[in-house]
Amino acid sequence: MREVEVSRLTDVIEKLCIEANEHLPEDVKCAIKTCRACEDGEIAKGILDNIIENFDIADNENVPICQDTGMACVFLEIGQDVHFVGGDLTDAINEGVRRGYTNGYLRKSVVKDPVRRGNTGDNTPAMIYTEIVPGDKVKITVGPKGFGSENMSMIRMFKPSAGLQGIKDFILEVVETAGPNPCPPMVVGVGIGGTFDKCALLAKKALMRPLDSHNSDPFYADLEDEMLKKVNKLGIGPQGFGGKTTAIGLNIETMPTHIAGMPCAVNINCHVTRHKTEVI
Ligand SMILES: O=C(O)C[C@H](O)C(=O)O
Repeated sequence: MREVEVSRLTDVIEKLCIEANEHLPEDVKCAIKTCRACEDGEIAKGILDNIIENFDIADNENVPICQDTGMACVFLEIGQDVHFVGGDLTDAINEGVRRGYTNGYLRKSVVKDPVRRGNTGDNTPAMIYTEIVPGDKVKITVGPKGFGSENMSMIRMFKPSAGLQGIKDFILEVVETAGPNPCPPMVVGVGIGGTFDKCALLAKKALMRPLDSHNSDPFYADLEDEMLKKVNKLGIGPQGFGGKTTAIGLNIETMPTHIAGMPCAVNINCHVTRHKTEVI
């Protein structure tokens, strides 16, 4: 059994909140630049140039890439041989978020109550997702999630008879309905299978996967390519002004499901698809 002080998580999460908000992952920057090279419309090219200039400024001046610094989604892969000591794990995670958003001068975007509102003032509570894995390490990923794009996400509980075509039509329906609202070019995270709740989590995890990777199952890898091409044929384009770049990536994650169902969730992210990971 390896003892891990929860204060170590606080320190790492503080740092990851700031870094994730200021520095876009290389695969995302690369995907945006590749799309810029393929655009021929003046407006689309101009917007992608502005987006590239914006993330370069954020990198060089250590300022947030976007005004929406997101709700802090914290994913922990916890080795089963880890024993957390020195305090409450949830409190330690929230303290990391509190310090990150305060010391990093990041906008506080969380309300106390979904209906009656009221800002919590420190961007807590974090959305915490834990998974127990073999080993004695803790893998921490912070993915600040903006809500302009979160609001355009959807889930549908398909009957199996809807088939693959039902899934394909749904992905296009979600992106088309989103239109300019999630600040395209977007990243599309698709979850298929599991239960109602697990399916939504798969879609969120799909957003964390590098854009230059593919699903390990060739069937779903081909579906990722096919659906990305189809999404980009919709013509919504950068910021909704038209063009070839509606999405810079589309990742699909799946898991087994019940014989009577075929849940599908589509989680939309803007081009600021941020996440940062550290293993302790
Ligand atoms: O800034 C916000 O909270 C809104 C948002 O993410 C947006 O899409 O503009």
